[in-house]
Amino acid sequence: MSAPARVMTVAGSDSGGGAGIQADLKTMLAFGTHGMSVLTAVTAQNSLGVQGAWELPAEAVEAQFRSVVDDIGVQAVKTGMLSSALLVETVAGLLGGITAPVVIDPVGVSKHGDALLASDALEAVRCGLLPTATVATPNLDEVEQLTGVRVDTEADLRTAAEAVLAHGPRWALIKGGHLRADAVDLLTDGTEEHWLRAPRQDNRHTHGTGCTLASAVAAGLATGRSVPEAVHEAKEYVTGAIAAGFALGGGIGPVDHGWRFRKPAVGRGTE
Ligand SMILES: Nc1ncnc2c1ncn2[C@@H]1O[C@H](COP(=O)(O)OP(=O)(O)OP(=O)(O)O)[C@@H](O)[C@H]1O
Ligand SMILES: Cc1ncc(CO)c(N)n1
Repeated sequence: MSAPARVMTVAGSDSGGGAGIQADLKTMLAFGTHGMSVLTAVTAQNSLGVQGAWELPAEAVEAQFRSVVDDIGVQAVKTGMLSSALLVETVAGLLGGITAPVVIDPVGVSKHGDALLASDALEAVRCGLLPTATVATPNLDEVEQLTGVRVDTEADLRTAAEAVLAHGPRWALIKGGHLRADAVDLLTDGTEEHWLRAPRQDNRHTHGTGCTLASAVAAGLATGRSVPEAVHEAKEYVTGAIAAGFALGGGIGPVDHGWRFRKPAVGRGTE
């Protein structure tokens, strides 16, 4: 039997299992790929917020990356929480040495507003990390932090995408998940435009949506999809996962990464 496509995430751990490395690996499995991980930080995190975060030394990040790339090889890479300017620079340097497509999710803060990136790391994201991206997937807060462009309406998404593309990614996928109306995302390379629209779901259990979307795009690219194809399939997957999102703990629960596998009433807890 031939091996599944290999996808690597470079991201932080979410102890609650809804975002970060845990969301990435579950998504990669849902797309039939072999997920691998380079851990950048460990967070103590649950449905209520982030209670603590501990960054790994740059040499530990570099060693994990080399272990995977030098022996197993990667067909796509996704990055998430990178925590500090030092880790952003380290990861950007490592990505510069590979040819596989790279999806950069420039994670800034968690859904609860807890910082996952030091404020002095923004310049390294702009100048070092974004140029390595095949696709960059900022949410609206990250767009504003990185480019100064504020998005209030769908029409502003185009201005935001242009500002992100100016930092060098081949494609920008601007996520309109924080808009008030429909959940509309814009994918563009400056020439083609693809609008991805889903009705806004009134489900508060949306922890990990961004990690899930970016990992799904990386999994699609690893299996040979074009960027627009991978993004369309990823949007379909995250929309279904949000619809199936469930309560866990006292706050914001996770999306359901396994929604496509579940039969009615199978695999659910008993509570
Ligand atoms: N309530 C919702 N209903 C439907 N789609 C949504 C909803 N919220 C987010 N989305 C979609 O989920 C995807 C992720 O977008 P979002 O803006 O939530 O990312 P994010 O803020 O980076 O997520 P997180 O930081 O929690 O991982 C996008 O495709 C967005 O349109
Ligand atoms: C570890 C981690 N990465 C990313 C996010 C973004 O939601 C999060 N909450 N936690």
